[in-house]
Amino acid sequence: MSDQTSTDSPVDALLVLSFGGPEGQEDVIPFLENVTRGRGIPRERLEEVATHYRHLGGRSPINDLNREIIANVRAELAGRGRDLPVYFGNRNWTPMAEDTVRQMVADGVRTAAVFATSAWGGYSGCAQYNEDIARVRDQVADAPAMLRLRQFYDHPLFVERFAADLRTAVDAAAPGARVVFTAHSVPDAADAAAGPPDLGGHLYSRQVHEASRLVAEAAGVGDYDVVWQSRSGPPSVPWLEPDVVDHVSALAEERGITDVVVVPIGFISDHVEVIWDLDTELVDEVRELGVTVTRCATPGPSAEFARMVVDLIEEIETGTAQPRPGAVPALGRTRDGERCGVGCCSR
Ligand SMILES: CC1=C(CCC(=O)O)c2cc3nc(cc4[nH]c(cc5[nH]c(cc1n2)c(C)c5CCC(=O)O)c(CCC(=O)O)c4C)C(CCC(=O)O)=C3C
Ligand SMILES: [Fe+2]
Repeated sequence: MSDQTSTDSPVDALLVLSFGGPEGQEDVIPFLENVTRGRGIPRERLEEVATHYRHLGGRSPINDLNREIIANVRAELAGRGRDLPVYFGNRNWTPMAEDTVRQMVADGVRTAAVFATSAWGGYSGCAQYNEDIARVRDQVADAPAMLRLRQFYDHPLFVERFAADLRTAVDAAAPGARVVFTAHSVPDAADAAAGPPDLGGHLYSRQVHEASRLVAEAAGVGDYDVVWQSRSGPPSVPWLEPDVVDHVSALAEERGITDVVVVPIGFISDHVEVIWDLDTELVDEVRELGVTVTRCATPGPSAEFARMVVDLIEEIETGTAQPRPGAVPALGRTRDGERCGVGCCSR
């Protein structure tokens, strides 16, 4: 057996790059200003979203959930006999990626693998993380080379974990409950521009549909819907529809459906969009229509998820791609914040 040390590998650290979230009431507005800077989000929407964070004590669960993922990844690395340091940096809140990468330079990191915590292609899930990498490398002197791990919407471990949790949710719900997959909505125009032009766009929504198909199939669910949630932006701009609240309401009103299993396929962990927009808003809105919602768990905190992250690092190290079940491409394996291809996700 070989005694693998970090010197065998082209990468000498892992950076977990994420969205970030506030950790106290005083952080809420500065955080939202960071998120929406230059994004054309109306002030009223910002204030509305601020109330969601305020209800949660001003603290988003996202940073703690990412720390949990990182602890699991460290354990998985240790279990494989690997001594690879893992760092955590965000786009919108502390620890900010710039500060983390400064620390990586101080620690002598030369080449980092970067795991961005989104499974998807498209601007918000992929291209914006490339922009973060490019910006940070611009701002930090002697920044390490950064090799990004690819989109993982159809990774067998991601699908397997979601499918096991969907099975659990279906078993907990009333027999015959309708299964509804939900992901973050994006502007129609952003989805149309997602992916390299030769793929014909819509990479994000196509991956969401494909992930839903794979998870449903693995869970033995034959019939399901795919819908969208948490839209923002001015009402005049079209976003992916139907909205999850409208859809579940219509299931109740038009088809008399009273039991729904909701699968937050678009989110790796129980983010604010999950614990507020689904567990609070959706549940309250449809209760009046007599609908019971059973919410499927998210895979982020699982051992399978950590195994997936380390498998993706090994893909980069060995230069070999592991088999993927999805029929839609998984891109994003780029260097130093480059785009996936010419014209990819150009808005
Ligand atoms: C596709 C997608 C994902 C999934 C991929 C991924 O996971 O990255 C995602 C994740 C997340 N989005 C998050 C939070 C927010 N997103 C916002 C705004 C927006 N999201 C968008 C898309 C997405 N977002 C878009 C097109 C906008 C409009 C502004 C713009 O064009 O950029 C706003 C501003 C207020 C509002 O308008 O809602 C907030 C606060 C959090 C953290 C939650 C927590 O704290 O737990 C997470 C994980
Ligand atoms: Fe978002």
